[in-house]
Parts: sequence; C-alpha cells; structure tokens
Amino acid sequence: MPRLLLVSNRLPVTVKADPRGVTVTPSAGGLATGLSGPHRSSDGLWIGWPGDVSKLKPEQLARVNQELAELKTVPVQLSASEVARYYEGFSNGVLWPLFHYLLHRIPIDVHDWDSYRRVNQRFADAVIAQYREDDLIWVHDYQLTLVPGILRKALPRAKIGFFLHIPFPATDIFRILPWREEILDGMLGADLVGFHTYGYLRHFAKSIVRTLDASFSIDRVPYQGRTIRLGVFPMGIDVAAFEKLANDEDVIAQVTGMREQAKGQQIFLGVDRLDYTKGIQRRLLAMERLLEREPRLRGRVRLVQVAVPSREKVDAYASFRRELEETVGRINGAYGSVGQTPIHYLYRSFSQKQVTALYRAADVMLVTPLRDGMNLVAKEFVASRTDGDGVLVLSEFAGAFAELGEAITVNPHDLDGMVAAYKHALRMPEEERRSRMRTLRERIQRHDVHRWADSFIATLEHMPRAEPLGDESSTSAEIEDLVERIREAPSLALLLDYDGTLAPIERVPELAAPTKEVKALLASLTHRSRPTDVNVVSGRTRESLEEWLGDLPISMYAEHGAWGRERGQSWVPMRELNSEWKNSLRTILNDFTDRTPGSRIEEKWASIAWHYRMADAEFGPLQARELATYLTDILSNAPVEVIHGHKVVEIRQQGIHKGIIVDRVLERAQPAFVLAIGDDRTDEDMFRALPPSGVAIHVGKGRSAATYRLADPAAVASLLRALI
Ligand SMILES: O=P(O)(O)OC[C@H]1O[C@H](O[C@H]2O[C@H](CO)[C@@H](O)[C@H](O)[C@H]2O)[C@H](O)[C@@H](O)[C@@H]1O
Ligand SMILES: O=c1ccn([C@@H]2O[C@H](COP(=O)(O)OP(=O)(O)O)[C@@H](O)[C@H]2O)c(=O)[nH]1
Repeated sequence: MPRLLLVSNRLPVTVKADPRGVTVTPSAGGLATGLSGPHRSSDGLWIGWPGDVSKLKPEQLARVNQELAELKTVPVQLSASEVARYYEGFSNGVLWPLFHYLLHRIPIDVHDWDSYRRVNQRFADAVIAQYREDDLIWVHDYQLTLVPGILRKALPRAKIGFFLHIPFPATDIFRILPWREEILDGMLGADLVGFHTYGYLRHFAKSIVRTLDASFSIDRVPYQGRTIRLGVFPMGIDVAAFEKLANDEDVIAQVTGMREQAKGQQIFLGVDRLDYTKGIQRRLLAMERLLEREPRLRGRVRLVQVAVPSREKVDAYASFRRELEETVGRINGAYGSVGQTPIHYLYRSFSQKQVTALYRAADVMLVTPLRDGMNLVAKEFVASRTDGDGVLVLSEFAGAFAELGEAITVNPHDLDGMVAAYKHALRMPEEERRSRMRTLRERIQRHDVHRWADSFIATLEHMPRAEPLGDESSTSAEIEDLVERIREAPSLALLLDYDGTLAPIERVPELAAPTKEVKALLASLTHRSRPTDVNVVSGRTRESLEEWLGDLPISMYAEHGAWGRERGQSWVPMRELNSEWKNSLRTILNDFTDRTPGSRIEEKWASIAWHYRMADAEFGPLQARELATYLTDILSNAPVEVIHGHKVVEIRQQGIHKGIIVDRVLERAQPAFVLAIGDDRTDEDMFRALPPSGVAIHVGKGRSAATYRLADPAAVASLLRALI
C-alpha cells in the first residue's frame, strides 16, 4: 500500500500541560480510530493542528514536537489570531452554520476569508514539504476545502482525496457564499471527493453546474482537463471497541449505579457537543411539552443531557449556551421537586468509557439534530447495546438517518411530532424494541469505520493518475522565435478569429465591439513593409463585422465562412446558399425559446443558432439536449448539420466551416507564411485546413490541434504588434 498523508484541521492527539510536565496522547475520536490502521500500516504521516500550544515553555514545546514526531504526526502551528480568524471566524462562524442551513447564525459582516485562504495554503505547504512520489493524500473537511486545489497546482500528478464530514447544502444556500467559486474549485483539486450521503453528493454536483458552469454525469465531473470522481462513503464507528467497552466490568458497574439512582424512572439520553445544530433546544422543549401535557409522567422520566463544551469563543455558540441553560432552568424549576430533577444537564466532556456506560444505561437515546453530517453518537449507542434493548429516536436530518431507518424517526422542527415520538418510545413493547435493535446492530456491524477508511483509500488508490493537460501558454522564447520566423517571411497571410481572439468574450455578445487599439493594430498590419493579407474569420453575421471592422482595409469572412467581403470588394456568398430548410425550424425553435426562459434565437444566413447561455444552468442544457436530439432526427435528410456547441445549438448548412476560408486565402494571396489564431472549437476547422508550413495558435486553455498557445486576447495583440 502506498504511503498515506492524512490532513485534517485537528491532529488526533491531545496535548496536556500541567505543573508535572506535558503529555501528548492519541485521542480516541471516530476519525482517529478509523484511520489509525492505514496510518500505521502505510507508514504514513498525519498533518494537522495540535491545538493551542502557545502557553508552553520552549523546552515543553520541544518535548511536544518530539512526541508528535514519534506518533508520525506533523504539526501545523496556528497563531492566536489564526485560530480566531481561520478556525473560529471563517470555518466555524461562517462555513459551519451555512452548510447546516442556519443562516441566522452567520455574522452580518464576514471578513476572515483571507485568513482561511492563508491557513489553507500553510496546510498545503506542509503537505508539499512531506510529499514523496506515489504517496496518497487524503484531506478532511470544511476547514481545508482549498487544500486540494493548491496541491493540484504544485503536484499535478498526485493522487488526492477529499472527504467532507458535514452536509453539503442545497445550491440556493451554498451560493449565498461570496467565495463559492473558490471553495468548489478547491475541492475539485482532488481526484476523489467523498460525502456521507447521496443527498450531499447531489447538492455538490448541482452547485458545480450552477456556480462553475461545469457539468456532471452520475458520479463524474469533467473539470479543467481531469475527471473527478464523487462518491458516497458513510462513515461508521469502531463497533468492536464499543462492544468490548459495553461488556467491561467497570462499565457494567456504572450502568448498575445509574439505574439504581434512577429507580422508577425511564432514562432519556442526549450526548452532543454543545452545538446549535444538534437540536438540543427543541429536544428540551419537547420534553417540557410532554411533562406539561402528561402530568402522570412527572417524576417518572429524566433526560440526561451531556453537552460537551465546544467552540466557546464563537459568539453564536456562547449565546446558544445561554439560551439552553435558561431552558434547562425553566423546566427544572417547573417540573422538578426536592427529590428529583427532570433534566440532568452535564456541561463537560466524558471519556469513551463513561459515554458507553451512559448509552447502556439509557432507555431512549435522543439524536435529534437540525442538521448533522453523519452523527456518530447514534451509531455508538446501537453498538453499545450488546444487551439488544434500547430505543433510538433519530432526526431525519442526520446523515445517519440514511442507514438507520429502523429508529423512531422525527422531524425536530415538529415539536408535537417529537412529543409523540417520546411517547412512542416509552410505550414500545420489548419485543419490538429488540427486533428493531437487532436490524440496526447488523447494519452498523457490517459498515464499520475500518471498512469506511479502506473503501475510500482503495477507490482513490485505483483511480488513474491525473495527467497534466499540457495547456500552458507557449514560453516567451518560443513566441519570440515564431515572431522572428514570420518577420523573415517574404509575405504573410493572417487568419484571425474575432471573439475570444481579437476581443475578450462578453456575456452580452453585442458588447464585444473592438477597441480603438485593436482596429489601429489591424490597420497597421496591412501596412507592413512585406505584403500582408489580413483576414478576420468569424462566426458573427456580416452586419456585425461590417459595423465594427468595415472601414478597415482587410478581408472579412462571416458566419464561419458562409459570406466573404474581400479587401476593397463587397459581400458575396462563399458557397451556394440554400435556406429552405430553415422554414420548418422556426416554429420548433420558437417553442423551445418560449419554454426556456433566458434562451434566444439568432438567425443568420446559412444557419440558425439557439443560444441558452443565460438560461437556468440545469434546465438550459436539458432543453438543449432534447432540442439537438429532436433536430438531428427530423433533419436527417436535410443538407444541414446540427452542432451542439458551448451553450448553443446551431443548425448550419452542410459544407460551411472556417476551414473553407483557408484554401480561398491561400489561392488568392499566395502567402509565403500563413498564421491562424483562434480560441474556439470552430477555429479547429481552420487549423486542420492549414498547409503543413502553416502555424496555428490557440488562445486560452483546453484541448487544441494548434502548436502554440497564448493566454488571452491581450497576448494576441502583443504578438501582432511585434509583427509590425
Ligand atoms: O474540531 P472541533 O471544532 O472541536 O469539532 C469537532 C468535529 O466536529 C465535526 O464533526 C463532523 O464529523 C463527524 C464524523 O464524520 C460527523 O459524524 C458529524 O456529523 C460532523 O459534524 C467536524 O466535521 C470535525 O471536523 C470536527 O473536528
Ligand atoms: O462527552 C463526550 C461526548 C461525546 N463524545 C464523542 O464525540 C463524538 C461526537 O461525534 P458526532 O459525529 O456525533 O458529532 P460531532 O461532534 O463530530 O459533530 C462521538 O464519538 C462521541 O462518543 C465524547 O467522546 N465524549
């Protein structure tokens, strides 16, 4: 197995310093357990933040670093300001509430993006420093979404996986984020992007379509010359470890103690980080309503709520804690008595052993988040019930819901429904409880955390390595060489595309008029000391070219070569035009345009184009596919071609393409050197028709038959200027 480089915000260690010294101990969280096997067996490294070590003395820090190295971990130290801005400010103040659909928890003014970007760069730098050829890199979670993108640029052929542990929200929520493009682009730096559920995967894929103008098919995303695979990998837990703990003598003694103490009462249990996503407030309100409506239950049920301190410096967490504690006080004040308290609220963290004892002691486990990526507590409860009893109440908004359908399911936004679920749980006959628990146990046993880690790693390992696209611009030395060759040629013909080559692409095509500089440049080219034939070969109409370039001493070819106006002459068709086939199309195209808001028809002489650039990012392509299939079918005997281009379906008379202009120019001008420049698929026809001595330049990224590449119209202008 290749070496594994694991990257997560937190290292799976706990650093403790007290007057006796400092210790670094591996922590027992879900991720740490699941990945410890592959980490060890691949002789891998884990890169992450070791927690706040700022108060350690230099000799203590040296000791910590040595222990971290022994544990095969690489620390990324964060300053107090980075913790405040990258971790608390952006990751947990913005991304966390947004991805959990809780928009009102996001501060109005967000300004920690810069720090998020810089810290992601620091994590990526730490990976790059450790990387050896053939390593597998696995980056985790929302704190590090930019890391795969940064790594892809530095290590184009590396195998990179990314796993998101929290929900990916619906597109309309996600696109609120001003940095949505950067986040998606960062995640797509990976070869494999994993999610807990298919719902999250689908939301991600749709966001790609809407935000990056990319496409996807089932589980593949073609993006920047690579194919990224999306996968569903629901995380499990270390079932064997929980089963073992559940049967531990100490644990059983604790369970007996708790049950004794709660004699005559049914125990409801909640175990969560104190987080507003976990639905703790509504869980309490439902309990309050139950006690209010069912007086006979007062003194007969208790809710033990563990609330682990979490992200306390984030305002939303601090205010949520106040709200929660007020509710606990109110319920206990109203329904408690000298001898009993309905809500046992424990604001601290417990060991895995203590948590397992709580799971075993409970009658009803309440897992009722408003949203939760997975929720491992639900699975740990099931794993701990080696006695086969216990009822799980589970929110349909937890990722775990996709696997644990035998639980009593609740919508935490429906308080009456929650109350009904509590009653159902209290009354459920033992036989039914055991039957449901049996099925739940079988399911989590099969899909444990080791299987989760192995299956992600195996999928990543077997993916083909990304091949660099080779679409970098030509070097300045290469371009200087080319310019020299052209300058030496006794005569020259230039075939220049317009949009994307002489003018930048505009969202509204009518706005792409040439600048004064470009027009002056074209004019100067015609005055070179050696004969120079300047041709603009465009997909635009005659009218557009005439309006924009008609006063220049150049030749122009419109509609991909259907029409030409050669220097000093008037517009003539380049082929015999036959437009009868158009009549039958107008009704169909009008119908599609009416049904597709944002689309429009552009009628030219030799073609009709249906543009959908401004239509809905998902609906437009769907309609276009239907239109193209339908037209190909009904026009199979007509002398036309149906071309599905970028955001356009074009129906064009057969035999008309930019390639036909190459022959015409060669024949007319007999140039010693011919140079064609273009950015689009239609320009490839021109490149293919060049004689062996001709040279083609592609503008921008993407595949092309051209030998040279320039970045953009500005680079084209500077090359043309060098020819004068
Ligand atoms: O590191 P913290 O800020 O203290 O937060 C603890 C972790 O919380 C989140 O957990 C998520 O991952 C779980 C496992 O996949 C999943 O069951 C749960 O639903 C998620 O909320 C967070 O994603 C981690 O990065 C944090 O370390
Ligand atoms: O006092 C506690 C309470 C919880 N946990 C652990 O914290 C994790 C919580 O994971 P979950 O996926 O449920 O939610 P997250 O906190 O990651 O959002 C589980 O493994 C719990 O066993 C713990 O170790 N001590």
